[in-house]
Amino acid sequence: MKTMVSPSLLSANFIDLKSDVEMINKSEADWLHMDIMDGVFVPNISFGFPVLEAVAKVCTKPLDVHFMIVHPEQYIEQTAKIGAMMMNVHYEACTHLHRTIQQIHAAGMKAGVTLNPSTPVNVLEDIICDVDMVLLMSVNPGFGGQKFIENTIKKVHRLRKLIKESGSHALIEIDGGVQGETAPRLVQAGADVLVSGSYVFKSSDPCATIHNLKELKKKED
Ligand SMILES: O=C(CO)[C@@H](O)[C@H](O)COP(=O)(O)O
Ligand SMILES: [Fe+2]
Repeated sequence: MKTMVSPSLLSANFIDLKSDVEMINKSEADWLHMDIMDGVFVPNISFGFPVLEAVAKVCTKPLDVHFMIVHPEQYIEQTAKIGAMMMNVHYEACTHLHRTIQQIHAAGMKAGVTLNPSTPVNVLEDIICDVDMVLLMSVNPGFGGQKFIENTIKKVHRLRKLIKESGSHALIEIDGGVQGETAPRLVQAGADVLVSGSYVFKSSDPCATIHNLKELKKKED
């Protein structure tokens, strides 16, 4: 099966966002990844609902929204309203994760749970069958263009094992420092979806870069 690719809009050209969204529409990208930051959960602020709404109007790809904010449960209805396909919330930001996942589903979206690099995958043992995706951060969240944290490869193996043993159908998505050298190793380890920001948007031919990521073959388990 081909690898799925979700380019991260954080590295797009914000002066000419429309051209970059149109490039994504034309490309083989599966989804468009959008990072929402609040300056509290992470030490940076990105963009919010006005941008999300504007992009949703021109983007033909399903929106994979990554909330790096405290109290993401307050924004479930608003996210569903703009037509997002996937709402990813951080494990570390949700006191009542199970309820939040239920509310995301009730709003008609797929639910993803995100783990910071220092959060072990075994905390997901009792929620893994309720989520559609686990998003493993392979950098500390908040910024694009950071160096890949090598321990992520081991986490992908551990998460793949947990998913298999629990009978869960959750996808594994990786976010941060995904580029030509790290992507094949992540796919080999069991990643299903690759988020890639700077590697895609700063490349001379973003569509070709997306194509090459998609060609990475997953190991069948
Ligand atoms: O969530 C985040 C950062 O917190 C990401 O989605 C970044 O946008 C990935 O950027 P690259 O590491 O691929 O440049
Ligand atoms: Fe992200």
